[in-house]
Amino acid sequence: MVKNIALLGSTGSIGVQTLEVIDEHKDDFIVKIISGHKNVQRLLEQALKYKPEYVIVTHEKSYEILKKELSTFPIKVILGEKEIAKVYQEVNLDLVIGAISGAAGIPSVLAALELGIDVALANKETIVVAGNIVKRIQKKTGAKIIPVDSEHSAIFQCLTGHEKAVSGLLITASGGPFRNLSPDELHKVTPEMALNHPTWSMGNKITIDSATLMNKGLEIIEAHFLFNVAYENINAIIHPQSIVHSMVLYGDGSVLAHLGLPDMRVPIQYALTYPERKNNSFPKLDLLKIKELEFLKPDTEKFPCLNLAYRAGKIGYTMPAVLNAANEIAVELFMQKDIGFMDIPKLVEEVMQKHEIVKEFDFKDLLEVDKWARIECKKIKDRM
Ligand SMILES: NC(=O)C1=CN([C@@H]2O[C@H](COP(=O)(O)OP(=O)(O)OC[C@H]3O[C@@H](n4cnc5c(N)ncnc54)[C@H](OP(=O)(O)O)[C@@H]3O)[C@@H](O)[C@H]2O)C=CC1
Ligand SMILES: CC(=O)[C@@H](O)[C@H](O)COP(=O)(O)O
Ligand SMILES: [Mn+2]
Repeated sequence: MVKNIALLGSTGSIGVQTLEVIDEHKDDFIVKIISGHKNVQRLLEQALKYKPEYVIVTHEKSYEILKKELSTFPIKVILGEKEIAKVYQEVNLDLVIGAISGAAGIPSVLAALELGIDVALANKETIVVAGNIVKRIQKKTGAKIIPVDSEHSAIFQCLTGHEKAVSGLLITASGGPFRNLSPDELHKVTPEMALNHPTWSMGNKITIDSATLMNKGLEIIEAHFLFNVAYENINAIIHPQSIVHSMVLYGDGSVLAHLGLPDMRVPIQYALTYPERKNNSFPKLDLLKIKELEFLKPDTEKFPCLNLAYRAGKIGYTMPAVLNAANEIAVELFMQKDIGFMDIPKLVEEVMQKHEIVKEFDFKDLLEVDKWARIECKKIKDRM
């Protein structure tokens, strides 16, 4: 069956790799919608190559340029996501790929789920911030989420058919570029050093999160909601080679693992072709070349973000949204060299301490909480 797809965040790391997967399977997909924010040149090239019906742009300047450049083509360019539900319906979608970074990627995913459209989800923030709301919508519409995040794709593939016998999840983490640094050295690292990920090539925000281990923290919350496993039974394990992408532990003592090269095109392809598994020409794993697979305990004293995420997840309600928003701002501040690397967990923790959780909330309330946490994080930084 040919699938009509919308690729949100087509100009990013996941977006570009998704298009590489589509190039491998040209007859299986029609790109109906692409979207971007500031990377006009790349969005224009993609529009000319894939001829989607819609290009959605969320940045005003980019919109003006694209509208002009694409005026002679049968491609509609729209500014912002207000009309996204209408656009989804008009192009008769089979699958939305959520690959925008940060909380900005949540509304377009929720809109798809509300319409009963399945989502291949890279944007982990959707689950971290709005996990309960997502589940409520899925119950109502039956829309499925097929995880793209490599660890969750691994777990998804190791789970199928045996969900009831699961005793735990082991989420692998590369440990990032600073795994072996001392606490003193960690205080002095720069954004350039943090962006040098040892095994994966990804967008800036998630790469910094890998260095602080916040990425693993967000992934633990993501796994809790996606697979209905209690936090007590989800553990992170450092695996510097990034070959084992995660493991599922079963009550009978079996451990099922998913292995592969650190290449996001593999989980992206699985999410796109699911429930089928297809061949491709991408490089394949040769374990004789890898030789060693190590597994180590994470150091949560040096990398406090992991425990902050457990704390936010266990408190639940609006706290994961606070964790995420404060972290987005702290990472931005670190990237601008306004704060040091070890100030990231400090700021996140302080914002969490100030938050009074709300137990009854809808998505609008979550947006308010997100806004509050961002402002609070900046205020605390100004007082530092
Ligand atoms: N990269 C990876 O390997 C992995 C990523 N993920 C997750 O996937 C998501 C995307 O990550 P990644 O591809 O690395 O990120 P990138 O930074 O590479 O790309 C982000 C995409 O989102 C768009 N974007 C940024 N800000 C906005 C906004 N305010 N409104 C609308 N669109 C916006 C960007 O547009 P533009 O570039 O035009 O400005 C770009 O298309 C994240 O949630 C990440 O955690 C999960 C696992 C692995
Ligand atoms: C590729 C992927 O899924 C990332 O989330 C990856 O896991 C990041 O690397 P870390 O394991 O260092 O967080
Ligand atoms: Mn991941």
